[in-house]
Amino acid sequence: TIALQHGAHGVGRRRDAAMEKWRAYGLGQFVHWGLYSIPAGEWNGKQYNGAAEWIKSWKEVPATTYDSLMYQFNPTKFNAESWAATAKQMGVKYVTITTKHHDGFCLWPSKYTNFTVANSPYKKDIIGPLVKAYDRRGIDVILYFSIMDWHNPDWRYDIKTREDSVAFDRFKQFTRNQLLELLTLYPAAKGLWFDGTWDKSWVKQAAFADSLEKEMRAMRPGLIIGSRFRADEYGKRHFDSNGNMMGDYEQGWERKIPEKITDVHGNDWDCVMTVPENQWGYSKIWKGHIKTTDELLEMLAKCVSLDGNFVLNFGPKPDGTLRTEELDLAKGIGAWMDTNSEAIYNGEYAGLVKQDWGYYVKKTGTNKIYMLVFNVPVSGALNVVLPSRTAISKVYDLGGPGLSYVPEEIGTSTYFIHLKQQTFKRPFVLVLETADNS
Ligand SMILES: C#C[C@@H]1N[C@@H](C)[C@@H](O)[C@H]1O
Repeated sequence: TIALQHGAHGVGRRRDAAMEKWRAYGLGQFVHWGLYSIPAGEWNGKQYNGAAEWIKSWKEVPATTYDSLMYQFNPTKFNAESWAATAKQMGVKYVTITTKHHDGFCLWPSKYTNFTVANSPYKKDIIGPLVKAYDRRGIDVILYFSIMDWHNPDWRYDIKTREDSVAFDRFKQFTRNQLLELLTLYPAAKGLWFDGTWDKSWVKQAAFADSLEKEMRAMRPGLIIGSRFRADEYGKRHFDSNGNMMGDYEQGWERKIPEKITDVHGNDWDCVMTVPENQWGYSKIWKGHIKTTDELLEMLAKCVSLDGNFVLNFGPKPDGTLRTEELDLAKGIGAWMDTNSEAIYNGEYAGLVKQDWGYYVKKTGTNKIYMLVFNVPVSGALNVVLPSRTAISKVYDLGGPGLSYVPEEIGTSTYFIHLKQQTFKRPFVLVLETADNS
């Protein structure tokens, strides 16, 4: 290992109560909302090919014209309670909400810039009511914050000149001021989800970012910050120059899911996922494949089976309502969670041989194992291979009252569970209780 001044603050998983709670969430919601929701991926009648929340970066969009969207931001139908109620019914345990995306528009009345809701026709704070509505339903709130800020004239993509350095120093103070302001205004927030930290200008700020992280953690003990916030003094991000993870969980799984347990290196992580291929902010037209409830449930199961959390994105409309497709998915996921959420909450990697029929999840701190079944074999027999000297003591269906199975032992600690019905409309969960028969 090499001596690092600004590398990872610790090695291995945090074991404090705040992080144990984060580890147990299983299912989360992302919310991307802001001025970009107004054009919704379209400008002067032309479709922007990128993600809707990046439309300001399109050469067709003059920055000042985009920024004047502030005077159109007036979500008269916004109701924080109804968003939180939808999330509650869906079964999410945490929500990550955009306070400021790359465009620089703040959904809270920041005193460090005029580019906020306070100067929009809406006038009122958005973040405060959302934090309150989610928190009182027992859904923890994480605040998304983009370091990159296209509105602030002191933002730089790299530091090449003295002038750049002077401007970026002002930008660093502005960033620190806004972050301390967010933590002060919204003390109920459990963490910060940083984005827009890949450009050289920020990557070069190892010392500043390290001291800011320490300052924020001191201000809010238990605060959860992911691996995307800062780089070490050699510019290494997510994992420092010694291969140790920066922050409390890995934030590299954006629109992708690890394949196997070795991909996550024993760390905590969450996967943030869009419903269409790549749209976070509201987009009028969803191009390409739109994920179904069953696809999203399988992503959720896969993430939890590999020690992670699955966070599904919602892009609310400019009037403050949620789009129908997202409401339908929330209902479908919620209906499945009503029956099966015990296989998702407090779940972890079970350490068993992966089978084609689906995913194992182990209930943290117990020997209870869940089989989340997505692919029923034509034989109707689910293969289970346990560690040697471990036997199945009981198998029952989480959804079917009194539906239990007597497994057929076909070899040492190897079983077939013969399903009693051939057709299944939805994924289902079997509970496997094991006993040590050494
Ligand atoms: C790239 C990029 C950003 N990271 C995702 C979480 C969205 O915020 C997207 O705009």
